[in-house]
Amino acid sequence: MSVIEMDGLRKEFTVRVRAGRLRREKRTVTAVDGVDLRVERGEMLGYIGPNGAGKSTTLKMLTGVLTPTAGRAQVCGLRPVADRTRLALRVGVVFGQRSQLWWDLPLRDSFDLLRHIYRVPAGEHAARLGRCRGLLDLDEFLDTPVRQLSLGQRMRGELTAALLHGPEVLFLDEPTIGLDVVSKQAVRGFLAELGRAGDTTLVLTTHDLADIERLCHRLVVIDHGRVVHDGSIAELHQRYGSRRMVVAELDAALAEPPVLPGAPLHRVEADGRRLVFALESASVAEVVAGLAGLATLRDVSIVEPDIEEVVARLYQSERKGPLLTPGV
Ligand SMILES: Nc1ncnc2c1ncn2[C@@H]1O[C@H](COP(=O)(O)OP(=O)(O)OP(=O)(O)O)[C@@H](O)[C@H]1O
Repeated sequence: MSVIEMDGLRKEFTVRVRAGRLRREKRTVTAVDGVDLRVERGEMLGYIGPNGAGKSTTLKMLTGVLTPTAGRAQVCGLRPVADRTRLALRVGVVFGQRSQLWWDLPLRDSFDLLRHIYRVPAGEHAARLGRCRGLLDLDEFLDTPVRQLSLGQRMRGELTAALLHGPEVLFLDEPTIGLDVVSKQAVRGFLAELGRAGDTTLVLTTHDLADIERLCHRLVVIDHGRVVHDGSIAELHQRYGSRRMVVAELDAALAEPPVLPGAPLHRVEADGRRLVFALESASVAEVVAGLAGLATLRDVSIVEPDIEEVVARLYQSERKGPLLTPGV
């Protein structure tokens, strides 16, 4: 049994839209359109898609907040809506836009209340809180009321709150939204550490693809409520023909653009003194050897394919017409 199972999961909303000056009519919005997925214990899954793709709706169905219109969801062997109370003891949830902390209480007291709500033995609570305090640098603001915390401090508090009962699955909806670079790094570092420990399954939605690159081995992309990619980031690059680039800095520009087998010239910059080659079948060593015979090389660097670019291409191609990954 997988930790998370979704079979034909579907959610429709009925909305009223204006149809003339006074008239309103009902319309059905399909937010999630038949998602089939399995997530295994300890996996770190990035669940991404453009605005309105259905990410939050999926997470809400998995946490029992929304009832599916059709299909089946199972988390830790439980039905999210029917077994919601039991499920709450087994999963943690961080929704970047919403808080599970008590606004007027110091963070420390919120944690204590959660300990009682989840009936966590004092020793376990102290151990988990101690770990979060160390990894997330909480001590400076543990006694500050939540309403006085900065967004980054509150988010570190939210993460701790979601983990104090030792959940098997952690759902994170935009956990780094609005955070400065230092707080983002703190949150990512913490989640990476959690992932390394291997006993918590992580499902993360984000628009910040650096989160995905840093944390997730598996990437599921949805659009219009349907899965359009399920695989590793490397597979995504492969599918979209992303290539590594070799950037060569030359002493002086060449009279003719160089032709290197297996590495087409992609761009010429700095008045011809910087050449960017796309690596196709050639190796870096072959490109360097080929160039060394033609020019004096000052420097060579390798640029990895950009995930932002490849995901933008994927979203664009979906807008032009769904393109499903074979086997998805
Ligand atoms: N309560 C609701 N009532 C009506 N429509 C809804 C409701 N919640 C979501 N939707 C619609 O369902 C679709 C999917 O929304 P959802 O919030 O799941 O997208 P998302 O992928 O999380 O988007 P974003 O990246 O913008 O947060 C959208 O068209 C949205 O307008």
